[in-house]
Amino acid sequence: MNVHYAGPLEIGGPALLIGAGKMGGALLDGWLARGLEPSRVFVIDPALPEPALAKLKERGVRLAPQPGELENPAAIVVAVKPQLAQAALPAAAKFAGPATVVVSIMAGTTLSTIRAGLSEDAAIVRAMPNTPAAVGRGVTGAFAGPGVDDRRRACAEALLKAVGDVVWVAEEGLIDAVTGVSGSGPAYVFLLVETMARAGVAQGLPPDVALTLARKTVEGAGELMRRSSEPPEILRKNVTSPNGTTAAALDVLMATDGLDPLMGRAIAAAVKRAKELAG
Ligand SMILES: NC(=O)C1=CN([C@@H]2O[C@H](COP(=O)(O)OP(=O)(O)OC[C@H]3O[C@@H](n4cnc5c(N)ncnc54)[C@H](O)[C@@H]3O)[C@@H](O)[C@H]2O)C=CC1
Ligand SMILES: O=C(O)[C@@H]1CCC=N1
Repeated sequence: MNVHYAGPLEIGGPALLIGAGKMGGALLDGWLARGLEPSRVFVIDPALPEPALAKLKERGVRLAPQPGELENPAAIVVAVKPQLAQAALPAAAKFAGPATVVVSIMAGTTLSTIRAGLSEDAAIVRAMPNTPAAVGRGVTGAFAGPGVDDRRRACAEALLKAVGDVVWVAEEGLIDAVTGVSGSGPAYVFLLVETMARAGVAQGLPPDVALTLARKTVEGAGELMRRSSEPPEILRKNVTSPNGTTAAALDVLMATDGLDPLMGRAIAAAVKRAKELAG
């Protein structure tokens, strides 16, 4: 983990995670790595394979809490597939208390859907993390619904910051745009590596060499961008000699039918799908 913290993560009460798959699991790993006390972390995930359950038990996390065992958690994080929201929300409703903030990372699933499965006055944060959370380098866009006071917002932010940066947006609808840009975004970058490697093979490179070159280029460019204070536009210009090879490639990528409209269409499709998932 490359994230630096002032001290152990403390949210003022227990946390309940509903759904410990790829994203929920990455969040949980981040919380434990940040020092959240495992015995104060509860997980509900009836479909988690036995080895994963055993690993959670080993780490001291508490599974499938019974009423009485978990009361008024500081946070309930719902991390199941949007299509399973209706199956998962009753557990959130059962355990939510007067101090709880419910954090939903379900793509598309609206506050009104979540509220209908919980209660009309539930304090809900909609959040959209991304998979670099698994290495503490995620970025999450978040929206605080009605009833999320400063304490609840700070609690949600602390949990989300355990795996990277957090950016708050002012309107619920913008979470779908966040989903299109950064929630799904890592997949676009991995696809970029795949397509660069394929293009390298087409130019005669052995596949393993092409993949190494493409992968290391994206890793290195990402790290350069992270460490530099320059905007990406300047970093791009730094590569581009007048009338050189990069300029020749960028003439294609920056043409009117190049990457801009393509990425625009791709992200619009993701946003449209997020809205469809809202039902
Ligand atoms: N994978 C990604 O890149 C991102 C995913 N998300 C959102 O996170 C959510 C989870 O996605 P993934 O982690 O990728 O899926 P996943 O399939 O890896 O994890 C979902 C987990 O929910 C569990 N589950 C199913 N029904 C349940 C129930 N009734 N109660 C409790 N747990 C239940 C499953 O056993 C599984 O472990 C989705 O809503 C997705 O939109 C958000 C940001 C990024
Ligand atoms: O593909 C999806 O629906 C989820 C949401 C963002 C990333 N994965």
